[in-house]
Amino acid sequence: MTEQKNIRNFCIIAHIDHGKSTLADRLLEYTGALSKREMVDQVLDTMELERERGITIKLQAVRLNYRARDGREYVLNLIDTPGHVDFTYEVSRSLAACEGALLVVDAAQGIEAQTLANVYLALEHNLEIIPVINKIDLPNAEPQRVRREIEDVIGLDAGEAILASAKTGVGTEEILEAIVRRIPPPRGDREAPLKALIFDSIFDSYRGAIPYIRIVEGQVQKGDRIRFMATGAEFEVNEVGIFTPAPRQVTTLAAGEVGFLSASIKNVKDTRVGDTITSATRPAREPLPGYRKVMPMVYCGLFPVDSEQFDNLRDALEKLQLNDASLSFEPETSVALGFGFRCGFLGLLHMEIIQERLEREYGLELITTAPSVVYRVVRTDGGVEMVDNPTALPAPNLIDHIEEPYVEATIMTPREYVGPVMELCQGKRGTFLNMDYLSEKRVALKYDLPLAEIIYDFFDQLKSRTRGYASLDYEVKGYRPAELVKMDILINNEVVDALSVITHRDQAYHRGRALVERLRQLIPRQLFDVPIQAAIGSRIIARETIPALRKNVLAKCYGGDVTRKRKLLEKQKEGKKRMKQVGTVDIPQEAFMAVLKVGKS
Ligand SMILES: Nc1nc2c(ncn2[C@@H]2O[C@H](COP(=O)(O)OP(=O)(O)OP(=O)(O)O)[C@@H](O)[C@H]2O)c(=O)[nH]1
Repeated sequence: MTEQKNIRNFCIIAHIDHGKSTLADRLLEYTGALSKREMVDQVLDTMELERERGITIKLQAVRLNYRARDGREYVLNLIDTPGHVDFTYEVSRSLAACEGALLVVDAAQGIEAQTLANVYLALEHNLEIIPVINKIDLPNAEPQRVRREIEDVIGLDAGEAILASAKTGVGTEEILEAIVRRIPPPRGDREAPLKALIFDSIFDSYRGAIPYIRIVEGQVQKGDRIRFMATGAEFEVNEVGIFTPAPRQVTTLAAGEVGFLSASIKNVKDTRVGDTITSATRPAREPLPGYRKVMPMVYCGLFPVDSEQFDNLRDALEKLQLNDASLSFEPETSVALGFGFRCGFLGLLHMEIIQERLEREYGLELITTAPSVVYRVVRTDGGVEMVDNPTALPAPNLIDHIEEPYVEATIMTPREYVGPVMELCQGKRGTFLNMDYLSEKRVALKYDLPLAEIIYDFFDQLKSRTRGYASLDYEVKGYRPAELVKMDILINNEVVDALSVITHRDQAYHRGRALVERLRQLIPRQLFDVPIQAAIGSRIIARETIPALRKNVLAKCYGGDVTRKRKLLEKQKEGKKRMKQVGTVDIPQEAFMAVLKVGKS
């Protein structure tokens, strides 16, 4: 047990790519948590995919031992936070486990929307914030401008901002000293009944679900009987430990400390982020504040290309869910695609990550249907249904009205792109709220926007309109009624259920038109004419025809050239791989996602 006055718990807030992982590496290296030889680049991002995409998905914690200039030994717990808008709730829980935060801002880029959102979260939790201006080694670094931005935008005193380069190691010691001097030690009664905050959990095939915890009050050790306050589940503790960063067993974790426990917990759903663990024999009266069950915001269908892989897909989803309680799925049957799963995600990025992991780690070939938000459908009989799948929408005569989720979006952009950004938001049914000048160069725009428009192609459009210089953050604000209709796609006169979408009535025509055009390009020619139609109810709003195939691919090869023939056939097979036969027509994977790519006006 470490005395509380010698403990500092902190996290790092940074926009993607501003250098959070690199800085964490420097801190680990400096404090000797890992020898240089042992150090894999960016140890905090463990999953292969995270490393490849350069983003942090899972939060983790590591304990650093630091002898400060005052001669005392300190224990510094660094709690990692994910840096993406999909994971805001997880960020807020990891912040709740800390007393302070390093705010890392890229000296060449300045504050971004996500940084700001996380700083506000940190301020809500009363964290001491230490601004660090990183990448000062870059030739285009403008530390003075960024310093002013921190003062003007966040209202923090940036006079003491630390100038650093996580690349060269400049400023590392100064950062460690600031953590010790400026972040207050944890305070919590070690004799009180146990209250431990779960800020993350992982699944270990031998030890079961392992919650990562910050002890807020009391203590916990091996043999204790514990209770999860949200679920009521009880377990006996087998092991408590810390991360060095490798897990190491300790006898006790007491108020102020950060670590993990294992208790043969079979199901990660018992270790929900934000829940409070207490003692079953001497329980706390109330849980820690802020627990919330995270709800998926975006749904899509996942279907195996080869229907034999259905069981493998279910196994893979079950395995992934062990480590990711926010992933939800249930079996779905599509007339067009057969048996698959309707899966729920926190956001688009979360969705992409899961899809990629299923394909890469489990070798599955999937057809993914267009993502959908969750609509609130009020029926004429007064009943309310939450609908996450266009095919599950009740018949029009049963619907009184449909409501859709809205978000408040903050977009930060260089001033010269304000026009195009506003145009984009307007085109996406946005309502302008306000505009703030962050500095002479940059502004923050606030809009109310339908979430459905954000998951459509908003990110891509924002990026292309601002040459990648704008950043976006959003928060769901609730539901609003809108003129929404279901648009079906008919291929060869059959409705392909997996291509149905819910869209705003005003956009239906435009989207239907663009979608059938795109499908015409994507679906290969068949031996007969294939009509493609978009329809609302029985009304056809757009139509294209794919003319019948006339040429034989092999016709081009003369007689004896077998290798060339085989190559050609193989190439064809390759192309077929991601096809799904729907009725009599082969439809490629891209067609099912095409609906996302046609919003470009
Ligand atoms: N020149 C320079 N490059 C840096 C510095 N710090 C980080 N980088 C580079 O910036 C890029 C992003 O750094 P990361 O540490 O991966 O960024 P991050 O904030 O952890 O990103 P996420 O994990 O996605 O949140 C990498 O290519 C780093 O090598 C620095 O001080 N100077």
